[in-house]
Amino acid sequence: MGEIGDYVLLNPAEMAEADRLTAESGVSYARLMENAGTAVTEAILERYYQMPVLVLCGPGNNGGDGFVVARQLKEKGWPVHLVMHGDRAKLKREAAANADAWTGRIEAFNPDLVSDADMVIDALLGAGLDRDVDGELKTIIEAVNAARKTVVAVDVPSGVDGGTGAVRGAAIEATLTVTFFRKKPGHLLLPGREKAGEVIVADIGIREDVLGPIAGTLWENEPAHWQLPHADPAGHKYTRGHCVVVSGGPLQTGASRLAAEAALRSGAGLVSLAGHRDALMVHANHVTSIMLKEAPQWSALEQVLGQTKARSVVIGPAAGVGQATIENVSIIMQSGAAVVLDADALTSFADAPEELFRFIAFDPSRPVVMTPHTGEFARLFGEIEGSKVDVARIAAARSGAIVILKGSDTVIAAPDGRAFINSNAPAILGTAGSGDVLAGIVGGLLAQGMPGVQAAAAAVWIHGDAAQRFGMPGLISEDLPGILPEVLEGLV
Ligand SMILES: NC(=O)C1=CN([C@@H]2O[C@H](COP(=O)(O)OP(=O)(O)OC[C@H]3O[C@@H](n4cnc5c(N)ncnc54)[C@H](OP(=O)(O)O)[C@@H]3O)[C@@H](O)[C@H]2O)[C@@H](O)CC1
Ligand SMILES: Nc1ncnc2c1ncn2[C@@H]1O[C@H](COP(=O)(O)OP(=O)(O)O)[C@@H](O)[C@H]1O
Ligand SMILES: [K+]
Repeated sequence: MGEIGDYVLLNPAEMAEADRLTAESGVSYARLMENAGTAVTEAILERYYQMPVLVLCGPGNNGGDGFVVARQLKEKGWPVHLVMHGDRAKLKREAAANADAWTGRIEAFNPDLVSDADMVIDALLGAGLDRDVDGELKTIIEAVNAARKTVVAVDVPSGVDGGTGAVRGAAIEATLTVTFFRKKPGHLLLPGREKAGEVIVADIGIREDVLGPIAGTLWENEPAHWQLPHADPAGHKYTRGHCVVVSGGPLQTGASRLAAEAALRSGAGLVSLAGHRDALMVHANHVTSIMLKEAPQWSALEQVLGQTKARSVVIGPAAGVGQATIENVSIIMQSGAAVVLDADALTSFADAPEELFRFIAFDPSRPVVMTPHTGEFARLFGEIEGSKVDVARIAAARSGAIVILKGSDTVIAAPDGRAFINSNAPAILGTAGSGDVLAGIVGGLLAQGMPGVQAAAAAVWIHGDAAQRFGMPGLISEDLPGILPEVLEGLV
């Protein structure tokens, strides 16, 4: 397990600052560029035998890195063709110096050069991308993608915005991307993640201590960020905490049961399902260690929360959209328990999101975690401009809740601006009820007193790891709770 700083994600402005601070400390840009090119060359030599290669260089420092790679591969005896997009005479400083050091020809683009190569090095655009690609550049990118060669991208696949993961007009589809110092958000956010292929982070001599002044607040979600609660030998089920999950009606019990099972497997000392008697009769046919508490309406739920001393409550999975859920949420929010708001608990406030945000603000000392998928998110927050990270951060600040914005690139954002991008979830998680399991894991961790942001980030990672451990098609949500012990065992 690495240090937290290992997983910070730097946007282009922060990366430029890292370069600048390193240069101030005496490491020249020329040295950084040489190291960057060398890192790409080494990654290629470690993975591939010699083959005909086409290096595509752009008009900036990304192109400069490309000239370094071309020179080094040629020195190793590789057959290298090099195309430059842009005006050679306009190259600046280190990029110009490396173009001067290139002893081969600089050729004009022609699709045959792509067909004749077995590998393409994409050094067209990196952190300097500031507009959509079009014209000849777009033609080159499309020709490379159509040819389906091995493609090694320098820093980011050209056309992918390193800060947001957006594709600006067109983007290279890489087999391997070698980036420098730290990953960028665009390597993890869709669609950038899909374009990048395997991502390697290379040390190019940028000083670790630059991270202090940069003070990044976005990380890849990794176990280094959180500490799971451990079972205290002197503790008992009550000290481990009680999680109450609100049930749906008799024909909608499955979702809350999945959440309850996941909460118990995540280490909550006790878990209760609360709801109408009819619904509890259905649950009774399925559950054993999970308790059943009658709570036909908000006043009974209030009593259940008091009697159980609930430390966390999960509401939303198939809870029903409407007034009854709004009233239940209102009572839960006043109980002092940590809260997970999922699915119907979010949709119930589609017409009055400010009312929900007022409930959240009622007691800022207890964590509230929201787990919307993109549809639920839009119902509550409308259309927000920006990357998935921007959008989740804005929603967290607006609502006062920790927001888990789900998807294969789930973002966890806190009201204070801290955010994490999760990268371990396999596509098989897209199965009915898997979000209910996630909500239950968050509830189970909160019941044990884990701080809200940590519980949210940990739950998302644990959920992804459980699916990875299942590791084959055919995963159904019922499988997930049973895999949690193995996941948790791997984390202690
Ligand atoms: N800094 C360092 O110390 C180190 C940096 N390193 C490397 O430098 C890279 C960043 O270099 P960079 O800043 O020169 O930007 P880069 O991505 O090459 O773009 C160049 C120019 O392209 C243009 N342009 C933009 N968008 C466009 C579009 N859509 N279509 C067409 N043109 C477009 C725009 O110029 P314009 O046309 O606006 O004049 C822009 O300025 C970084 O990714 C890493 O690989 C490493 O060597 C390690 C040390
Ligand atoms: N393609 C995917 N790759 C990885 N994770 C996914 C993918 N699709 C969905 N998921 C995850 O599966 C869960 C689905 O949750 P949700 O949409 O609420 O489903 P449900 O309501 O059926 O429980 C979320 O945690 C989401 O991040
Ligand atoms: K590139």
